[in-house]
Amino acid sequence: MPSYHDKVIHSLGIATLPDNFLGERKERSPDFLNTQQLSTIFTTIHCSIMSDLPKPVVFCGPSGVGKGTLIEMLMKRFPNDQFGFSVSHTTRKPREGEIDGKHYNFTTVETIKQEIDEGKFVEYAEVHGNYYGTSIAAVEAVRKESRICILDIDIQGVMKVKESSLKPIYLFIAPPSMDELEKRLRGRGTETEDAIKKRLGNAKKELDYGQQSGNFDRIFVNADLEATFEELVASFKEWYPELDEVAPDDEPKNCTSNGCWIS
Ligand SMILES: Nc1ncnc2c1ncn2[C@@H]1O[C@H](COP(=O)(O)OP(=O)(O)OP(=O)(O)O)[C@@H](O)[C@H]1O
Repeated sequence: MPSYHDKVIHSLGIATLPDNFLGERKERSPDFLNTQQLSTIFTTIHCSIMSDLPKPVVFCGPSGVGKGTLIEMLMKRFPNDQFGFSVSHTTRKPREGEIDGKHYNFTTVETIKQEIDEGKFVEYAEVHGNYYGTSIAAVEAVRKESRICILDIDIQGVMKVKESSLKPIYLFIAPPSMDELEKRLRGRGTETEDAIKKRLGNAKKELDYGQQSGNFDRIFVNADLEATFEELVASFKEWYPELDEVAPDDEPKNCTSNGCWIS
């Protein structure tokens, strides 16, 4: 799909015009569009293009429910960077090889605090004195590449997004039961006992919020992984008809006792 940049060029029809077109035009005709008129034209074009770009999609659900697994499968079914993740901001110093704007947007505590106060961040956290966060601009940058920006965020993040200018599709992934959620968290083997208890405690509040009507566009109960994934694929094809799909038979699969998924 054409990017924001391609669409601006196309809309203005300036791709084939000489660089000094506006300057020359103004010399010949002083009444030619003034700055304010040009600004109105640009704003109209910008708004129209932005509204055509793919909406971001929010994945929310308790830890261990399978969000990451489903997102990975989606990216395999719809390959070639049709989905993207925003570049996070951080106030920590860049490590060797890290590029500003690519691995992180490096910033200062003073700047990020001010931008958080101005409502420019969808979510943020302070970890060991450093801030990390996702800005609205970073999400819009992914949209401008005509990619579906995936936001895997918690309930607090969802509430912030709802106050922002982003108009995403909100998905909630629910477990079939609390016992099954606990089984998955333990089975993953990545958390300490304390962390598992904390996550299960949070899950109850998250499920209450997630299942309240109107908070999410669609709720998926991730019982059987393959079945949930196919439901998700059907929804994505409905929301984003332009998505290019790899035929399921062409996808290599991995199988374990948990079932099969696409590798
Ligand atoms: N439907 C399913 N049935 C059985 N196991 C599943 C299912 N979906 C995911 N899992 C397994 O559950 C575990 C947790 O999944 P995953 O890491 O994707 O969760 P998550 O929601 O992304 O968690 P977090 O928010 O903590 O990152 C993984 O081991 C995954 O393989």
